Amino acid sequence: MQTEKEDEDDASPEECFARSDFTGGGSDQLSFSSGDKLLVNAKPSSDWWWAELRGVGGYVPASYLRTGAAGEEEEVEVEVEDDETSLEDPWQDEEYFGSYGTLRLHLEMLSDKSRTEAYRQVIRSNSASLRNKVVMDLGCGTGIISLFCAQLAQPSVVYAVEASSMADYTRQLVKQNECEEVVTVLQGRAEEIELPEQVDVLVSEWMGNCLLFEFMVESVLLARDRWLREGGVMWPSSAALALVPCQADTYYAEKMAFWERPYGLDFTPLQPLAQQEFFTKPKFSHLIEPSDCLSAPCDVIYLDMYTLQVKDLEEIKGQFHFCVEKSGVFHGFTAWFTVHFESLETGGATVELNTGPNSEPTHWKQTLFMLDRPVSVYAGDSISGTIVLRRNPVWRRHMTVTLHWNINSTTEESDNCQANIKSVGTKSFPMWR
Ligand SMILES: C[S@@+](CC[C@H](N)C(=O)[O-])C[C@H]1O[C@@H](n2cnc3c(N)ncnc32)[C@H](O)[C@@H]1O
Repeated sequence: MQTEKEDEDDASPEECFARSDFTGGGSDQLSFSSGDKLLVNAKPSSDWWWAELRGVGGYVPASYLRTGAAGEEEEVEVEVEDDETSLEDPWQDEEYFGSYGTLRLHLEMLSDKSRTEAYRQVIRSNSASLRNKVVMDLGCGTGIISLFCAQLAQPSVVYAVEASSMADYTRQLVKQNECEEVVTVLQGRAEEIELPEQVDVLVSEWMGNCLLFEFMVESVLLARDRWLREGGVMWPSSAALALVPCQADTYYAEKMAFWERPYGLDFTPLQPLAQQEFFTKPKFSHLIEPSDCLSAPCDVIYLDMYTLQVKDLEEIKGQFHFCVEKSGVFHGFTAWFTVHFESLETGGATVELNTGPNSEPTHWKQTLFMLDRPVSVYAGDSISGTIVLRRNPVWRRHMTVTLHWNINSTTEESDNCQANIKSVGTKSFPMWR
């Protein structure tokens, strides 16, 4: 990116205004707030411009800016410099598939017994019905699900599709385990490979943090529309995102309360910085204790893998209403997901993979969204609001989660124990850009 900045011409900077807040994802991106006036110095690509705000330079997403004075709505003319090589891949596939070409992530996934055993259980409990079926394992990685199919059932063929260079090893593993009669490894993006036939079952482990992060689900939906035969089965068949208001005493103490009096000194001027640094983005890999949940969780988003469309992924909304069951400090919300695998047999048992605090921990753990300021809540209060998962218009594997909440308290002094609004809040969390 830096070289493009050096190549910029001497044209005078253009004034632009921010349409909405943006939090820069790296040291070369500029963060700004809605209404800020930025000076655009260069437009090295249609998506990313080089701009200046209060003397600091950095890349900014063009779609967040408009020309003209604040309040005026004038569309930005996108002038693209003739430098195709400067365009970054919005899917970041090189980095993404590069990481799946190494063992680190596969070790993490295969060591996750709850996850891997859930898939094995799906295959085992459907082994009779899988006989002579055609299966596609989308994003097979090391081929573990395909190998379960060959080991535990007798499908006619499993097409094991993998885009990363791991596919070379997957072929060896298939051979080593004498499954080459059944499992055919195809290296390439699922969107681009050709299969000789439609499939009866499309199985994939596509879930990311907060269910959708990485948006591998898009590849699954496209493959479904192209390769799943009429009446075929999707595994997982449905997915839900659960949410709960929670305490996070330890995390709050480590990252925020720490600055109150370290070594007997007042370091509180660092607290706004701590909030920016540690609470702006969600905390992945959080393990919430069931005792830290302030109420029963609720499912806020439900995805039906047969009817979900790629365009639906742009913005997914949910609602919540929690009854606070015990008094405590409301530090934030914790999210996790559950997926269900329907049986191939009518009336057969559904298999569930639950990544929540009442199940065995998985490698996804849970995702914590910290409020800027904790709020004391009491048994009988309620917390209601909305959640919106908005896919990043530029970086297609990323999204922003916006939570809006009201805390209502029921006080005996108020007439008929009516609920009073105690506080309201809204916060947007980029994951990650
Ligand atoms: C979460 S891992 C799951 C790996 C394996 N199925 C397992 O359960 O251990 C997802 C895998 O899908 C692959 N993948 C993601 N998107 C893909 C696509 N569009 N086409 C082919 N492979 C893809 C990744 O490279 C990665 O190996």
